[in-house]
Parts: sequence; structure tokens; C-alpha cells
Amino acid sequence: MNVITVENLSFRYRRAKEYSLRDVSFEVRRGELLGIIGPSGSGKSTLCLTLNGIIPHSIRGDFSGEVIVRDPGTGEEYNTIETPVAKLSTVVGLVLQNPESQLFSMTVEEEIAFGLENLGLDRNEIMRRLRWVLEVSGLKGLEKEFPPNLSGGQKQRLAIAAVLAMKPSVLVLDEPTSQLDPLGRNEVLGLVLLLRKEHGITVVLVEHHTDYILRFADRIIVMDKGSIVLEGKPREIAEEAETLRRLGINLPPSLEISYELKKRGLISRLALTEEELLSGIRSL
Ligand SMILES: Nc1ncnc2c1ncn2[C@@H]1O[C@H](COP(=O)(O)OP(=O)(O)OP(=O)(O)O)[C@@H](O)[C@H]1O
Repeated sequence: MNVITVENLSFRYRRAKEYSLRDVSFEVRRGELLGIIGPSGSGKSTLCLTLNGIIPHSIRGDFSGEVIVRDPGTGEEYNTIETPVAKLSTVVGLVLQNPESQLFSMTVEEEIAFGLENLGLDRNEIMRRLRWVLEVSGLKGLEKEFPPNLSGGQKQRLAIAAVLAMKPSVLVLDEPTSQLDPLGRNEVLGLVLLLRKEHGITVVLVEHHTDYILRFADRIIVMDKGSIVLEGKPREIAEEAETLRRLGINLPPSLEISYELKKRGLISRLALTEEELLSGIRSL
């Protein structure tokens, strides 16, 4: 079942000369982790903003095509053009690159409760959801902390927790680790995996660390100049290493090395991870 269906979507920001999205069509399937990669300026962030209606409701421009969001709980479908962002956000939660742009409360728990109060939920339900997201995001014990005092990884986990509290079926994360050190990055990506595996949340993840996407995504979309240029399973995308390189996408060392070995006929299978590379080399 598709939770999001994008059909022939094109978008040009107001006053921009060029289209940032050009005739983009794809679907997000329930329960999957869909990775999106592409060079800078290829339209990844713009695409994320269309998935919960921020484009075209808050950011305007020339918009054509459709984004249909389906709530897997109720089976209801929403065309983003006709549905307010507040409604769409209960199905599709969007986490931006810079967590600070999403945090504005005095304490961690207020930050999480804020959106819930706006949903008009009763006190008991707010407390239930608050306890749940604090637990899963690993922020328990930090309820009274002032968000700017948190580490980078904790801030981003708080931004995810605040979105998660709305109980979305789909989490869209736009380069959530780009501002983080490797420790923070692992914290955040670990949380994303946990949400998907243990809480059945569908994930759309834009990430320039291709190693993570190749290792954990079920499917990958590659964007260039506002269009989808490749789509497939990680192994299919890895086979296109030449194209990825040409687009300026960084390949993980295991893929670079195994690609060269395979080209020379030394191994038969590309390595998506270091473990796969080592076992390929051992069998040489
Ligand atoms: N608010 C805006 N107004 C006008 N043009 C914009 C705006 N935001 C982005 N663009 C343009 O749209 C195109 C796609 O940008 P977008 O940020 O979606 O790409 P991206 O793949 O997310 O890049 P990055 O990896 O650097 O974040 C770029 O040419 C960019 O300059």
C-alpha cells in the first residue's frame, strides 16, 4: 500500500527562473525506508516540503501535478493541494536539516507538548504521548532541560520527538545529520532505524552519507536537476556507481573499492558495507 503517491510533480519557486522539481513521480510504500540522494541543489529539500503540503500552502510558486497522502489508519486519502498542513502533519511528519529552526520552547517537555496542545488533545493523552516519545527518543530524564543546552544529537532527537508526538505514519527527514558530529549522527540514525523497525513508521530519508542509505534503505531515489534519474534497490543503485560519481555523489569506500575490483574481474559482487567488502576480499 502506498502512503504517499507523487504524480508528475513540478514546482518553481516564486521569482525563480528554473523549475526546482520537474515531472517527478514516485510512491512511498507503507513501512519502507526510502532513501533520497542527489547532488546539492537537485531538489531534495524542495521535494520534502511538498510531502506535507508546506509547498504549496506556505511556500508558493508554480505547482503542477499531485501529491496524494493516504492515512493507513483510516484509509482516507488527501490531496495536498486541498488539505491544510495541520491535517497533513498528523500523517506526514517533517524534520528539517537544522533542528534549531524547529525548537522554540523553554523545556524539552514543553517542546513536545506544544504541538499536542494545538491538536486539542486532552491532558491524559498528551501525557501518554509525552512519556512515549521521551522513552523512544532516549530523552527521558531531560524533560526540564533548556533545548539550546542539549547536544547536537539530542537537539535533533528532540526535533524528531516533537514530530513523532503527532503520531505520523510517515517521517520525512531532510538531512537530519548534516549538522552533527559522528556520535550525534549515529544517535539520530539509530533512532530512525528503531522507529522504523519497532514502531512500523515509514521513513523517507534524505541523507548525503550514502553508506547509511545503501546499508539500510529498502529503495533509493537519486535526484539530479529536479528530476528522478535513478530508482531502485540499494544493490541496483550501487551498480550505477559511474553515474553516481558523475553526479558528484560521494560513494562509500567499500563501494568504490569493490567497484574497481569487480571491474577488473576480481570479485563478482559489489560491497555495500565494509563487512561485505572484507568477505569479498577474503574469498579472492
Ligand atoms: N526558497 C527558494 N527560492 C528560490 N529558489 C529556491 C528556494 N529554495 C531552493 N531553491 C532552488 O531550488 C533548487 C533545488 O534546491 P533544494 O534545496 O531543493 O536542493 P537540495 O537537493 O535539497 O540541495 P542541498 O543538498 O544543498 O540541500 C536549487 O536550484 C535552489 O537554488
